[in-house]
Amino acid sequence: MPSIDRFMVAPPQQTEPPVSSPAPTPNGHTSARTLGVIAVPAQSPATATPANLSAAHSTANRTPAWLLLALLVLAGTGWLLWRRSHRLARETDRLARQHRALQSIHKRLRNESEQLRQQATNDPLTGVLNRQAFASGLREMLEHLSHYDQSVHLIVLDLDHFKAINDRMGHLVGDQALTLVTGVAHEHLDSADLLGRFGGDEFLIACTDHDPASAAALAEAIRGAVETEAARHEPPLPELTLSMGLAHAGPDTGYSADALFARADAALYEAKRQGRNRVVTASDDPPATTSRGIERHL
Ligand SMILES: Nc1nc2c(ncn2[C@@H]2O[C@H](COP(=O)(O)OP(=O)(O)OP(=O)(O)O)[C@@H](O)[C@H]2O)c(=O)[nH]1
Repeated sequence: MPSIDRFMVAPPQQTEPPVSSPAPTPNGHTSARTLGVIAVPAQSPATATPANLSAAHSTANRTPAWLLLALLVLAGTGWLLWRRSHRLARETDRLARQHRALQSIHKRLRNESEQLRQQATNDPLTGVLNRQAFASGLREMLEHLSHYDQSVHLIVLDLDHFKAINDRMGHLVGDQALTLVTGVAHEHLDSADLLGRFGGDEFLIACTDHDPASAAALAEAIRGAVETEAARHEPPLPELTLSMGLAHAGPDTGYSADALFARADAALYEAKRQGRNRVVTASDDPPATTSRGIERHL
């Protein structure tokens, strides 16, 4: 009697699931399959020994995906930083160019403003202060020194027979005579002193730090030096001489600019009357009338 075991169905063999088995290659191994991005030979059941599996595993571990990703991020960040620094360098260049351009505009404007200031305050021929600038400087000087009871001396000087020089030698030489006078006067003055042109052939000097004697000596020194320089001038200007009126302002006379000018102008008139080419010092009394019959103001 056959035993009942003969009729029992044998249990199926345990095999690899067909879907997960890769197709074998001609050499009997399975084809390479990828793990991440690294190709790892797939192990046939016959060759998938623990040693082979560990080798494949270590090959995959050599360059893991996260490292590649990190490298990619680093490279991208580096490129972005490079692009940004390149842009910054270009922007810095542009700003530097703009800065240089602004500096040169600033310099030009400063020069132009200095030129305008010069034109507004200085006589174009001789470069000394014009009448308005001189008057304002003199008023400031008087106001300042009045606080210390100090003296201010004013010299009004006029070229003698200047019309004759112009007529005989021409206006160009006449101009040279005017600049010769201001050049000589300038050499005798301190930086705090004022030199201005009243108009035509008349000039003004205001100086501090003088007593009446030293102020008169200063005026005399300028008069004598003009004579000397006029003789040396080419062409020589033997007729070029100066008449000068000198007056002072102090605590005893008061510090009025107009009163000071009136006294110095009266003294100049007296110098002309006495024969020219001389210095006359004014008395501290106000002149009785305007010396030349017309009102003259600073
Ligand atoms: N070359 C030149 N001449 C000028 C200038 N300004 C004024 N003058 C001349 O200066 C002369 C002044 O002459 P006047 O005021 O008559 O006096 P003066 O001939 O000097 O005679 P006194 O003052 O009496 O000694 C005039 O002939 C003006 O034409 C100038 O800038 N250049």
